[in-house]
Amino acid sequence: MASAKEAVRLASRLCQEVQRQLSAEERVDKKDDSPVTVADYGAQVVVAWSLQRADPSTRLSMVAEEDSAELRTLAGRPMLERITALVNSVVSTAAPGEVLSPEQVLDIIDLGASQGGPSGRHWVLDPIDGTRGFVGMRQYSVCLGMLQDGEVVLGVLGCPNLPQGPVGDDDGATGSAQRLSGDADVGCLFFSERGQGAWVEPLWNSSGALPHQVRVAEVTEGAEARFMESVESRHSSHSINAALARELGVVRPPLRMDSQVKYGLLSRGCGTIFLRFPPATYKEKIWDHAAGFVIVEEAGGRVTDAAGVRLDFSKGRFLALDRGIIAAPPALHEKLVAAAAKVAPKV
Ligand SMILES: Nc1ncnc2c1ncn2[C@@H]1O[C@H](COP(=O)(O)OS(=O)(=O)O)[C@@H](OP(=O)(O)O)[C@H]1O
Ligand SMILES: [Mg+2]
Ligand SMILES: [Mg+2]
Ligand SMILES: [Mg+2]
Repeated sequence: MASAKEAVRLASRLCQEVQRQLSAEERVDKKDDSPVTVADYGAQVVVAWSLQRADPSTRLSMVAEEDSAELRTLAGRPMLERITALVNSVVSTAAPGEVLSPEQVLDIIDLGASQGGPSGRHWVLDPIDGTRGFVGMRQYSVCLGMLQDGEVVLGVLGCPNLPQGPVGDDDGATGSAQRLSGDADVGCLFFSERGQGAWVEPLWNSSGALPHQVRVAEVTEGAEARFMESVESRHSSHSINAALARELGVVRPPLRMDSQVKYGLLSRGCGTIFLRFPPATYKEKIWDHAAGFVIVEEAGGRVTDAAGVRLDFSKGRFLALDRGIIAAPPALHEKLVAAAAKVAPKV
């Protein structure tokens, strides 16, 4: 856990640095999203490097989102150089004097090519979840999980732009620009080890603030609930979510947030329900859910598909699931699964 938290902190630092530059560059060219890709790759390298360094005797097995194919082409060379410089600026803070070459960077990225599966230990990494949020100066997260024999046994979620205090209805897609990391009360690190509860502490822990345990909201009625969903309806159908919410008598507007930040908010009872119904053709990846899954379960919540079946991370890089994902405290979860059978039946 200590290694995982350190790795996520280092990668979050890299992302924060790129997002700051992005806000300056944005005024020059809003459409240029290459810094994002730089940060996605860079964060993946930093996490893998940091974990491998913490345990040099074992070759890391990691299921991660990015691969090096593009960067190995001639056209990818300038970007590779940028990533290498960025990574080294972070590596030098953790290991003074150590410098990675572009070739080493490529090889470290490819440590993420593991297939995972039902046996052994595999790290699961989404270096930046919510890339659109990252570019849009909204929410994003660095998401690291660990599988042991097909079960998620550890999860760490770095949320650089997430306020440590309550999040209001307008702090989602629209209202977050003023709350970027840099403020002392912005930036959260959620973490959980199976059987040990779920915890949160400041991401930039210079104050030495102690972690505190989190629990999902003790809400049993839809009327008291607030649900969360993706910013983009093409990622998760807003209309199915709205129909489900209506069934439960939810009256508050949805909180639209990018990335696994939603699982973090659920675990600390700030949001009550997380719904995700992607297009039928979309295959969910394990790195988009592993860390959030264990954190929410350890906070007392349930995370299942639309049929109420617990997510299964043992099948490789993808999740096989029925229709969508429903995450909520147990009493509400049961009602949501029943509602899903009615308003979003299996076709
Ligand atoms: N077509 C489609 N359908 C469903 N889901 C998709 C789709 N495309 C992408 N993704 C995945 O969504 C991840 C971003 O999380 P969110 O959906 O919460 O983000 S957002 O609010 O919509 O911006 C995003 O994660 P990152 O790629 O890590 O940003 C994707 O894994
Ligand atoms: Mg993702
Ligand atoms: Mg990603
Ligand atoms: Mg992506």
